[in-house]
Amino acid sequence: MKTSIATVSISGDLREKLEAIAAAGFDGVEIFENDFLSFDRSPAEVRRMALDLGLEITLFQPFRDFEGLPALQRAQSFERAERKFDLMEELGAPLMLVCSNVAPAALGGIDRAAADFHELGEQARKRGLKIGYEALAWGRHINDHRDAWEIVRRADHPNVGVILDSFHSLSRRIDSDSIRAIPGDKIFIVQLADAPALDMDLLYWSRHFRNMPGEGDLPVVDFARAVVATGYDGPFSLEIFNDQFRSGSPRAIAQDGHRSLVFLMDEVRAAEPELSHSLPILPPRRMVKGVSFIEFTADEAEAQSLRSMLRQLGFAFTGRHKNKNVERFTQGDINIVVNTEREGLAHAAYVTHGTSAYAMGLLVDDAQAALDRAKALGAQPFLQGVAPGELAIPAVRGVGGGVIYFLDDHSDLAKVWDIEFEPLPPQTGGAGLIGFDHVAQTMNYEEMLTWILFYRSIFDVDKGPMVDVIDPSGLVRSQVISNETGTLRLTLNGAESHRTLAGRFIAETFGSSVQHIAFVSNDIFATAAKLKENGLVTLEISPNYYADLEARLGLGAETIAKLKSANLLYDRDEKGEYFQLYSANFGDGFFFEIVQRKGAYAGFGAINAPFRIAAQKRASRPASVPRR
Ligand SMILES: O=C(O)c1ccc(O)c(O)c1
Ligand SMILES: [Mg+2]
Repeated sequence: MKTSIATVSISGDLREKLEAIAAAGFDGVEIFENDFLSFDRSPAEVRRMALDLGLEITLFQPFRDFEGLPALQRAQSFERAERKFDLMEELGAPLMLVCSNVAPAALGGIDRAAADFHELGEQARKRGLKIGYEALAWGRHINDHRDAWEIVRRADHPNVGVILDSFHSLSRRIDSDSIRAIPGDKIFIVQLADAPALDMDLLYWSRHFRNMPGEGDLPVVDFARAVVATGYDGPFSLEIFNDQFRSGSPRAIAQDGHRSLVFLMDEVRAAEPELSHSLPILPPRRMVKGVSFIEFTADEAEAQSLRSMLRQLGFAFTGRHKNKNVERFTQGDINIVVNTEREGLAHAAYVTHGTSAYAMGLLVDDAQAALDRAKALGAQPFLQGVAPGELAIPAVRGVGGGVIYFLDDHSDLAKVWDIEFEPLPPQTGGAGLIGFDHVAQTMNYEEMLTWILFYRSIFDVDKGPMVDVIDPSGLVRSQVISNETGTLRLTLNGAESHRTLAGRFIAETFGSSVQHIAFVSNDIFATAAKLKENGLVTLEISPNYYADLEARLGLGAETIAKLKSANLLYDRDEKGEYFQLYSANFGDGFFFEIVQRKGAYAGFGAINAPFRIAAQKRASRPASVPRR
């Protein structure tokens, strides 16, 4: 499989774009005309640049409003094509994309368009060039790939083929199986893009909201399967018009793009093994059973307050690392690791981000295979020195620079705590916390799609719908990554404004990181009582919240009083109930949450978030500011 991407998909000038595209591992590039026009180097120099970077120019585009015109304009559009053929020859671009006519002057008529393409094909043949016809979803007469193919079929010229673009077809809900009727050698290139499900004008949706396959909601896998079934063996080329990508880092966006194509082709191969001989074979998406541990990096002073907070939360100090300044705290199935090493990545993370939860251990079905798959998808493996008696735990760097370790239960990794840690005498107590409910990562909104693609491509997980969380100072968008059984739940929170609590957290810790960890209790009232006894300071919720809860949900006065005295938040839906309790902040905006789910409640209490956030903001006000 050859990979390609249109220059329009990423930011920068043409040189920066080409460099980022090459660095991400693409085989080819589509030159978008405006990216060339706004660049100050000659076509020959651009050709040279691409060649030197090892990039094949797959396409030159777009050529607009060509077919079906009345006589005078028709003659002019053929003239115009000749000029662009000159440019393509100099650039070394073999194929021109002609998108369907949107001009009011276009006359329509399949045979008229076919005749135009036959003639243009003949002109192109003389130059050794090819023409591909793409139906824009908003084309005046042609807006469906089935009609574009019919025109190409009737044009009946070896230099004229059809160009398929998943956005145009899928946004109009055209059945992808219709592609299977097109001969593979008449498909001259295939463009791919996904998009979030949004109900809006097609042109606006296409020009601003496309994203990488796997990042959106369109059935791009079905589309690509149909293409592969035709025998098409040309490039799969990303063409992503996205405002965010235009302002993002060219390298990061190009890397996401390459990852999305590798992931997509892997899904195609899994769905149609008999058709996909030429596609690379990756270890399958790994099953994640859950979070095994969260590791904090801290200096000695802050580690001291973290330890005491963990004790108040009912954790026991159960192990000391044999060689490092690393401690293990446990409760139920929860492991919290506190790392105060003065060297290595933990320390580097401390120096850049301060005390933070910089690493996460995931329990997967096969740790080595998870690492292999992650590497095949371009993740950066994390290697650090392994002392005698220690395990080489497979690990990769996450998107924010933190670490994700992979553990499994059928290798020595299952015994990591026994192998690497000196056990301490067992302790009784605890506060009834039995496991991780979810881990919440905070990031800049622009980074969110990168994380989603990272998790979805490596692991067998799904993404939930985007939820708006209202912070009194702005919007935070939240999306959940979870496995089928709900034993893994990661909430990703994307901050757009630095004034929100999430935005301030990013600013103060200098980057994306775990902002809170939610533990499960099976009896949250008993847990709350125990935490109080242990002296844990919890987040104080406004009394106004409870008055509304009573009115809105008709909970009895007694229940309301119980919730209120324990500072619990409450939500209910048709599936069940949800109780939440928050700790006071630790350091720069990190906190713990304790939740109890009853029935099959699967949400995260989004309705309560504004009240929780407001309470956190009140609590973090300096004491000298008088409360009104
Ligand atoms: O938005 C457009 O005009 C446009 C142009 C060229 C394409 O290949 C495309 O998919 C869309
Ligand atoms: Mg296109």
